[in-house]
Amino acid sequence: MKYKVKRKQQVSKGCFICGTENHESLKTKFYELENNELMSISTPTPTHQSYPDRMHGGIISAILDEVIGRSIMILEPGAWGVTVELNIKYKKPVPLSKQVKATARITRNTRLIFEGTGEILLEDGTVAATAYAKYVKMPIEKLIQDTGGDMSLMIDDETPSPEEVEY
Ligand SMILES: CCCCCCCCCCCCCC(=O)SCCNC(=O)CCNC(=O)[C@H](O)C(C)(C)COP(=O)(O)OP(=O)(O)OC[C@H]1O[C@@H](n2cnc3c(N)ncnc32)[C@H](O)[C@@H]1OP(=O)(O)O
Repeated sequence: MKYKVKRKQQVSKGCFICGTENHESLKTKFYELENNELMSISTPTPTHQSYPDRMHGGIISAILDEVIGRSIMILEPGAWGVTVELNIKYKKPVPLSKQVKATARITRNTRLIFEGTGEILLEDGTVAATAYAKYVKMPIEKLIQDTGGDMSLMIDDETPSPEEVEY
């Protein structure tokens, strides 16, 4: 089905997944969709390899961790969390030569924790990996206190976004 993109999420400068100034980053972009799911689009490089032309399983899990963890912002803008559980099932190899899409949504949200599920999708829509994750909510002020509370670490994503996505 096709879904309209409602909002582009901010990205960070240093993060391994979304960091614009981290040379090893996947430069992942995050799009909030009309069905209240989050889609990420990542651009892998040979740095992210395990076997030849196969994305490393740890990188796949990092994408799923971040796309599920960011989904909370659709339901509760300004909410942040740290991962306390992450379970991944790897079903198909993920090639390195193409953009990688992932989708996620929140399945449980309480005052203290949230949980969600996500998938890595291949170009033809095949599900290459699935994930379940649990997070403990934490105020952003606490998460960035080691940086002196510098919120300029989060920046607007200035790249063009699709108007709609299909999966
Ligand atoms: C500007 C920044 C840019 C960033 C870029 C965007 C990135 C966005 C990315 C997002 C995605 C990427 C994200 C990442 O990669 S986050 C990085 C990976 N994860 C971590 O670093 C987390 C490490 N763990 C901890 O820090 C502690 O264990 C925490 C803080 C979680 C708990 O601390 P502590 O151990 O001292 O515990 P407490 O006694 O104070 O308990 C506190 C409360 O928490 C509840 N609890 C604890 N564990 C669990 C559990 N397993 N299931 C259910 N609940 C649990 C507990 O019941 C209690 O509630 P209550 O009993 O009081 O009611």
